[in-house]
Amino acid sequence: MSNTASFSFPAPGPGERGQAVLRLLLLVSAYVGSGRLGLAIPYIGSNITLVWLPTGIAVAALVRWGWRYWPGIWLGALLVNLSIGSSWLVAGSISLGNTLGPLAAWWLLQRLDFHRAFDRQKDVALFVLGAGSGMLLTASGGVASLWLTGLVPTELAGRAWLTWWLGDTVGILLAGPLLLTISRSSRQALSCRRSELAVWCLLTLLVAWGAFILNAGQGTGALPLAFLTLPLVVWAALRFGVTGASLAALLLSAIATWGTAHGRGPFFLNDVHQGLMLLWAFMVALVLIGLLITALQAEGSRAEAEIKSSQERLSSLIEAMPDAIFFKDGAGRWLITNGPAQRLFQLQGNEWLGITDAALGAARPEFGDLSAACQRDDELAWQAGKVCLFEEQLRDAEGRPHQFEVRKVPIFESDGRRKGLIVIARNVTEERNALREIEQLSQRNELLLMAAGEGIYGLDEQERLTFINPAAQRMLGYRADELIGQVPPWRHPEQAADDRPNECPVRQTLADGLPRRGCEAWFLRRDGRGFPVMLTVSPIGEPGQLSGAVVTFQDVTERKQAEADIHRLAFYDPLTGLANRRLLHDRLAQAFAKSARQRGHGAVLFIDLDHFKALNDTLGHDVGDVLLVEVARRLVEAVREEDTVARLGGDEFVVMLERLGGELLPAAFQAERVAEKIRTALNQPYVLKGQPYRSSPSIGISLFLGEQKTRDELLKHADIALYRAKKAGRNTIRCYDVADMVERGSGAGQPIA
Ligand SMILES: Nc1nc2c(ncn2[C@@H]2O[C@H](COP(=O)(O)OP(=O)(O)OP(=O)(O)O)[C@@H](O)[C@H]2O)c(=O)[nH]1
Repeated sequence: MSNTASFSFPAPGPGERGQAVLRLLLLVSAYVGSGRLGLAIPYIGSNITLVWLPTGIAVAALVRWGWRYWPGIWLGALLVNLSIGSSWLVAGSISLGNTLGPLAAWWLLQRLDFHRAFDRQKDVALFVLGAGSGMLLTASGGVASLWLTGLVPTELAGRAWLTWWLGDTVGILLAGPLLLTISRSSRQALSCRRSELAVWCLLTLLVAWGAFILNAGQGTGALPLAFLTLPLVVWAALRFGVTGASLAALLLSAIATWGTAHGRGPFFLNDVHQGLMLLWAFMVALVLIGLLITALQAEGSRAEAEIKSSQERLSSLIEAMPDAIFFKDGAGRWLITNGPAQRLFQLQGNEWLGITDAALGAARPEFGDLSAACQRDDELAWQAGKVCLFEEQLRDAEGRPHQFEVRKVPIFESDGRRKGLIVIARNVTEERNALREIEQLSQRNELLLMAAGEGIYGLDEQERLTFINPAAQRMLGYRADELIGQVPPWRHPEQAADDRPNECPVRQTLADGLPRRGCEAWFLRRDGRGFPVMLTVSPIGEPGQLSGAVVTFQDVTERKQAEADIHRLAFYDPLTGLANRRLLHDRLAQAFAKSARQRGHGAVLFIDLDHFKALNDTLGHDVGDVLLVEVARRLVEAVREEDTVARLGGDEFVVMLERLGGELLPAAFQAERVAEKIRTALNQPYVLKGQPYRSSPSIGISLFLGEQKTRDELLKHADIALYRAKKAGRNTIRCYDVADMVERGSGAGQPIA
């Protein structure tokens, strides 16, 4: 029962109450019974005894059951004192002291964390202290009561107090341990050794009889026999535990006390007091020897169990390690190894125990080199006197090489002798191979990066440059060391290749973690010149956990140029730069649609130079080309910007006019006015090869309104009108639609001459 627990009082149930009453009755009867027994061998008066066992019973009851059993002690003490004829006053006051003393001892013991199993030396000391201290109260209260009532004269009061105190203290020491430790398991332990116990009892009774009873009278001659009891207590302590030792001390003390009280044994002396002191000392010695031996034994067992469990923990730990672990003694003999270590050297069972590297190398030639290396490295570690790291190589059963990183820890005795060497070998083969592969890979990547024709650079998530390859440095005109860690200055997100504002693909990728390919952008060189690029942006990491992006780009200036050339060749006349037939067709299609929407007329003017062939023939083709270029320039000048001027080939030009109004005739007049303007412009003199030259055009007009005519019909009509103009003597203008109207008799007017 824990002493602390005894402070809390849950309301006792009916069963508990019954148990408490039983315990109280047991306590009272044990107290009265042992008290009466003690008083049967009185020493001073009828109230002071040699050994007062009831105090031991009282303290044991309080420690085991709790302090609430104090009334049992008080009642027991009262009854004992009344039974020997003490007055109520004397009996009451002595009982009070008899109750307070054990209570004080209990209080002290529970405050000092006393274990009633007596399994620590400390508990033995605490018990002696608790008993001695508590009994100060009992002895003082008891002797004071007797002195006050005149039962003890003043001159005997001191000795009476000492006798009382020692008697009670010894009583606690004798009865307490037995009552505190007796239990079912301790009884079972004793019964397991019944035969030995019987032999021990017989021998003990024999020795006790010889020592304390056989020898009557004033005799210290039996004193040596008294010492023979000590080995018997030691025997009991070693073989029967704390209960057996307590029982032995109690039994021997009881016999010694009885003998002394009856004038026998070595403690019955002329000087009664001296004899009594010797007896008490003897009894205390018996108790302490027994208790200390069992406490030491318990402590030893605990320490042994702790060492064993810590060894088990250590072995499991060593065994669980993936590294090979060895512990060698100062002479290099293997004392501890784990599974990986045994597998490493292909050793089974206990083959390895006590082996040295040298012996292993001799017995297993395949480990010869390794064992020599191990011995050499061991010696180096011993010499260094500190943890050393080595690289060792070993081939496995299949002959594959393994690389080991070996840590050696030398341990020395305090006098400097070699005590042991801890060796921890880690197989780093895979780690090293992986490292080598990574190195090769990164070298290859670096080479690729260096050799790539495309510009490649990396950005972190803050758009700061992390690397840039030589091609990119060349194209942009920067050196890597100038820009690493900075935001690149060449990016112009607002300026795309086609001059339209665009979103920056790099920023988009850094924001959403998605790759972007084939993006057009415009980069600025260090000298400020821009150039078009085609970008690919690849994110590094997963969306949401990006660590940056890699940008790959190509300078697409030449491609853009080629595309522009192709476009020009496809839609423009190379000599004059005017629209060609294809572009004219496109524009006509658009103009038809617009005309239909706006319900406004448009017109095409077919223009052919007069007698151009003669110029070619006389002055040459080159001069003819010069004239054609000049004619083109004049045509462009003569019309509005939105009008289309095209060259169909040779000396044939077409001008397309739009927004001529909804009425046919006004539209025809407008077209004629433009044609006239053109005619006038082309009639102006030219200077060819430094010589003045005159030329004139013939012009045929055809009008259109929406999709009323097809493109071919429209061009055919213009051609017909041109033919008419040529036929009318050249340098003239004819309009197909007006002539047609006249022919059909609409009376719209004369054809234009
Ligand atoms: N210089 C030059 N001449 C060209 C080119 N293409 C065609 N020609 C020539 O242009 C001339 C066209 O002549 P035509 O329109 O048939 O005859 P013309 O002499 O103008 O006669 P009319 O038109 O009836 O007055 C031919 O001599 C072609 O060889 C060119 O690109 N450059």
